[in-house]
Amino acid sequence: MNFSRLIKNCSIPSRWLLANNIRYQSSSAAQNLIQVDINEETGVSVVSLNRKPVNSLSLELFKDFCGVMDDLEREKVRGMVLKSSCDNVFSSGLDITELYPNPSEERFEAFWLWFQESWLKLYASSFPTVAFVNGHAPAGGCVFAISCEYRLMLPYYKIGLNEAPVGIVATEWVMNSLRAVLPGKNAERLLTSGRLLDTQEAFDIGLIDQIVNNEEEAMARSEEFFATFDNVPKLARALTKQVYRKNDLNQLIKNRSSDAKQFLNHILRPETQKIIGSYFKSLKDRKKD
Ligand SMILES: CC/C=C\C/C=C\C/C=C\C/C=C/C(=O)SCCNC(=O)CCNC(=O)[C@H](O)C(C)(C)COP(=O)(O)OP(=O)(O)OC[C@H]1O[C@@H](n2cnc3c(N)ncnc32)[C@H](O)[C@@H]1OP(=O)(O)O
Repeated sequence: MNFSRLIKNCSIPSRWLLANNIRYQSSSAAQNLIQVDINEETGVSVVSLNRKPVNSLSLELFKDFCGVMDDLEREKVRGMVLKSSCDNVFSSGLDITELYPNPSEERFEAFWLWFQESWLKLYASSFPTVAFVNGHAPAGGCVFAISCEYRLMLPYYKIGLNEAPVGIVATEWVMNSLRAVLPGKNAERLLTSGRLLDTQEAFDIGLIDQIVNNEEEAMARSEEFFATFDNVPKLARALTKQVYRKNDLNQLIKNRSSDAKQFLNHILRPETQKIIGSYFKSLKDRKKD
């Protein structure tokens, strides 16, 4: 195997960004949408999604996430723990206001490309990744979690890919990330029913790896996970992961612009807009009851 070609092919940021003529520029330093805390002693970085109230995923959040991932690659961190700093919610998924009502083509295209970019950087990161699911993780929240290598979750929350009931078809690379975590039949059922699982159910079918009771326990379990790689040369570990995930990554890399177009066409269909609109209204109305 030609390792130098492989490394070049895995040079995540520049090759993929330049292909789409987009470059990272921190969009929201003042908003502090992502908090990063690197422990100098252990080399572990804790990355907290911080878009109040429910970490809905906006264009600005995706841009900042990509910037953070680039920084962590440069810093050569030993591992990353991804969590939320919002109460009770890991992430509520894509920001519905990016999808409804009828987004402009320009904004949507940028939104989708940065969302793809976030997934590519997370899914192919050279360092080990743990999702500490410290709140509900529907849809895009679940995608963040399944793109990490290991999942810890607090009890009594919900996780799953509820795109279908919201009128959205999860894209193929999202389905591939789920298939990488769950055996085929459970993955398909989860996607087609759009059912959200509670923590215990998610553990029982293998969607998450461990249930933890608090943050301290989560950090201790994460440390144990990172320690399993301490005697493995970093480059060999990273390349093994990237080669193992290569088919999933290539599926998106080869189809970035058609993926964005297809999703936009789907979102702009009047029936889809109607379903998302009534779903969004029901979210708002829930509060009034
Ligand atoms: C690395 C790659 C990462 C990500 C990949 C992403 C996507 C993957 C690909 C495919 C398509 C994905 C599609 C989606 O993600 S569509 C979004 C689907 N999300 C949901 O269905 C969740 C909806 N929200 C909830 O169920 C609840 O809000 C939640 C359980 C999360 C929290 O409940 P809580 O009672 O604590 O808060 P609320 O009062 O409900 O919400 C507060 C406030 O926020 C608004 N809200 C909630 N979710 C969203 C959202 N996703 N987008 C925009 N706004 C949202 C909610 O309406 C409230 O507003 P207000 O009434 O004005 O205070």
